[in-house]
Amino acid sequence: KSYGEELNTKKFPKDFMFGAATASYQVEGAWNEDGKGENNWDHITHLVPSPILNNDTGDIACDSYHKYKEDVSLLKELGVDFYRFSLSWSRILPSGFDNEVNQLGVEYYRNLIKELRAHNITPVVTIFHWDLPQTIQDLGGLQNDFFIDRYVDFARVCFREFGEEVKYWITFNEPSSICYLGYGRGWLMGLASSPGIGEYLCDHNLLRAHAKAWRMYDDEFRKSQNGVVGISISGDWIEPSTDSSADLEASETLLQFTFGLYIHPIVHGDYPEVVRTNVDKRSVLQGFSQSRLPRFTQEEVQLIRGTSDFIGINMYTTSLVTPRGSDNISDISFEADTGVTSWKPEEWENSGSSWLKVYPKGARQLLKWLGSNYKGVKLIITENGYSDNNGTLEDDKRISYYQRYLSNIRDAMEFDGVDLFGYTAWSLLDNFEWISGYSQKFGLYQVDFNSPNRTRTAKKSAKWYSKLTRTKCIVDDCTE
Ligand SMILES: O=S(=O)(O)CCCN1CCN(CCO[C@@H]2O[C@H](CO)[C@@H](O)[C@H](O)[C@H]2O)CC1
Repeated sequence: KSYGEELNTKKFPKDFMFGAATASYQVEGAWNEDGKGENNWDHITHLVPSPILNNDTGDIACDSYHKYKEDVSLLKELGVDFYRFSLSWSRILPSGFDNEVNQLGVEYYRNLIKELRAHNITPVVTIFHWDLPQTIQDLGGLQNDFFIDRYVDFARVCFREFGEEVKYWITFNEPSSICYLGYGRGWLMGLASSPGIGEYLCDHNLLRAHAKAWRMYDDEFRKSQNGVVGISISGDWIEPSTDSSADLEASETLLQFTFGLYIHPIVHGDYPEVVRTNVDKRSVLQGFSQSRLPRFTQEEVQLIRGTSDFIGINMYTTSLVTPRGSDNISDISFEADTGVTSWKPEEWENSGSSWLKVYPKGARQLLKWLGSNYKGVKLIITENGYSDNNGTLEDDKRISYYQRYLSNIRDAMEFDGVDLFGYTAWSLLDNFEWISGYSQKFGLYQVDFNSPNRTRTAKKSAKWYSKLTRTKCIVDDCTE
C-alpha cells in the first residue's frame, strides 16, 4: 500500500509560485501551417502503419495555435503565477537550421507571450520538449554531435526573439525520455532503437548542448535580459524493496543512473562514479575498446560544471528496486548497465497510465534525496499530475492525487530543508499523450477532441486548483 496518505502540512508560503504546463506538439496542432517545417512527431504519427494508439496525430491536437487566447483565459481563471509551454523548433526554423527564420512562427509565440503578460502571467519557456526538425533527426538527431551546434543556434534565435519578455528558460524537457526512451528504446524520436549505445551518445550530446546554450546565454544575453536558464529532469523515486543494504545500494544506483546521470555533470562536471564504473567495466567485458559511455574531456568537464540556475523536476510516481540476480554480459542495455531491476507493485493505486502508480511519499523522498545530493541548487517542480482514461469532469481522484503529492512536497520543504520555489501542474489541457495518443487525459480542463472547436471545459480539479493558487492552501480550510 502506498504511504504518505496523511496530509501533514497543507499551506504553502505566500511567495510560492503555482503554474500549469503544456508542450508544443501536444497542444498546438497547425502542424503544417504558416510555414512550419516537418518535425519528428509529424513524421512518426504519419507513418503507415502508425505506431500511435488509434492512429492519433497532433495535426490539430488542442488547436492551441489558433486558440491560445482562450488558453490564456483558462490560465487566468486558474489564477496561476506562470505558464510553462514549449517552442516548436520547426515552427521557428522550418529547415531546422538557422538559415531561415519563419516570422509567422515567431509571431505566434510573440502573441502568446504578450497575452500572458497582459494577464500578469509569467511565461516559463521550454526550448526543447521532444519535437525535433525531421531534417536533424534524419542526420542521426541527438546521437550525432552535429546536433550540439544546431541546438545552440536555435537557442540563440529563441533568446534573441523572446528574451526581452521571457526570463525563465528550460533547455531540455526530460533528457532520459529523449535519450533512454527516444534512442534507447526507439520510442520518442526516430523509432530506430540503439539500446546501450545510441542513448549514451544522446546523453553526451544533450549535456554538451545544454552547457553550451547556458554559457551562450551567460555570455551574450544575461546582462541585458537578466533571466535564468535551467533544465527539467524526470524520473521515479526509487524505493528500496526491503531495507537490506543490497536494496538500499540498488536504490542509490538507479537514482544515479536516472537523476545523477544529468544533474551530476551539471552540478559537479562529470558523470556519477557508479555510472562511469558500471558502463566502462561492462564495455570492456563485452570486448569494446572504448566504453559505450563517451568521456568528457577535462575542458568539457569545466564547460558543463555549474550550468544551471535552477533544476526543474518532473515527478509522477515511484518504483521499487532490487539488485539483478545475474548479469548476462551479452546484454547491451541501460537496464543491464544499472545492475538492478525495478517494478511497480500491482496492488499500488492506479491511474490512467500503466507507468503512473500513486505513491505520494515518493514525492517527499525524491526531493529529500535531491536536496541532500545537490546542496544549494534551487528546485522547481516543472511537472506533476494524474491521468485517467475517460476525461471525467468529476475528477475527485485527480484532486486527491494533487492534495497528497502537494502535502508531501510541502513536508520536504518544511521538514527536510528542500529549497523549492515553484510547482507546475501537468497539464492545463487534455492533450496528445505521445504514443498513447488521446487515450490518457492529464488536463485540469477537458478537451472535446470530437468537436472541431476543441471545446475546453473546467474539471472539478480546475476549480480546486484555482482556489489553491489564491489561498496557497491544498484543502478547503487551512485555518489549522
Ligand atoms: O511503461 S513504459 O516504460 O513502457 C513507458 C514509460 C513511459 N513514460 C511516459 C512518461 N514519461 C515521463 C513523463 O513524461 C512527461 O509527462 C507527461 C505525461 O506522460 C507527458 O505528457 C509530458 O510531455 C512529459 O514531459 C516517462 C516515461
